[in-house]
Amino acid sequence: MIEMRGVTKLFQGEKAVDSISLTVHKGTIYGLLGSNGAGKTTLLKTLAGIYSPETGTVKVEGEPVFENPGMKQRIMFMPDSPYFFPQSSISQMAAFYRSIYPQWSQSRFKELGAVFPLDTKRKLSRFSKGMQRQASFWLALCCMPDVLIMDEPIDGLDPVMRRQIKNLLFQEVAERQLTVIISSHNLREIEDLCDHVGIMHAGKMLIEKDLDDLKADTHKVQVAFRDERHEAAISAKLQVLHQERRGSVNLYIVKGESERIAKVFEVYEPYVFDLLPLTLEEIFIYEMGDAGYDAQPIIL
Ligand SMILES: Nc1ncnc2c1ncn2[C@@H]1O[C@H](COP(=O)(O)OP(=O)(O)OP(=O)(O)O)[C@@H](O)[C@H]1O
Repeated sequence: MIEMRGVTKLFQGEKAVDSISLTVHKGTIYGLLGSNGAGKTTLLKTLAGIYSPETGTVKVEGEPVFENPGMKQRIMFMPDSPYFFPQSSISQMAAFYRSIYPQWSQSRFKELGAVFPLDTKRKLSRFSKGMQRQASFWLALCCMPDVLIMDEPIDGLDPVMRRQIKNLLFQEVAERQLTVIISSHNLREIEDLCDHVGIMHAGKMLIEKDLDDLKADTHKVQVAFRDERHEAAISAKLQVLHQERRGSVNLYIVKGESERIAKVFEVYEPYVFDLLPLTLEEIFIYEMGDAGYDAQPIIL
């Protein structure tokens, strides 16, 4: 289990991460979402023990991660741009990781050679961006970490390789209880992959929830009232994240349980009433809007 408690990380006096607490259970996949500059990379680097926070603690299975070499050997951090030694090949990087990570598996390295069609002797600097990304997954998985922290890892991978990597991650989680923390702007990927999600904005965690609960907690309602005066009454009774009118139909994005929402609307006997689930992308956009970060209707 990973436990972050009250973590604040400053850069030149500015809070990149502001009083964040989170828990990631062993053998689960946690998705970290957020606006640009929200603090996701800073949070991940603090979780990985690369940064020391100004306040708060980060512990994995009860042990601190910062300046703890024994714990670092069980954690793998994949940065948003893969890093390899200059002039090195996959074989050379594998030899390096083998010397650092005691759990390195040579048999896994051979097996995964069938998944990643990459020349292990060729210089990594000559690989394409997607091929470099594949190489870093290959190396990371062979280190057999207990915790895998990945900063926007899906970028640059083709759809077949994305599927392949998702399957490998699911397998590692199911078979050896790997714990994964992944940040991404690709909400479709997060929706497929994660058990739990956190949404960050301006250094704060806006929401942190089980993905199924999050989806069960926010709904889209399309409604047409017999009397337009009923529109205003809804906002007073429910937590409305967004409202817009499309002809005679009103669209509401509402937080709360579906049964409670339905009851509030039913009182007004609307002649159109549809209650629909939201995609993660819709939840993200409306939550961000609620936090004051909307897309502006500007056409230049
Ligand atoms: N090394 C650093 N020195 C100074 N400021 C930094 C440093 N790293 C990050 N910051 C600042 O901290 C804030 C959070 O940055 P961070 O990279 O964690 O955001 P992010 O959520 O990963 O963003 P993105 O989605 O754009 O990659 C930003 O304001 C950024 O300018």
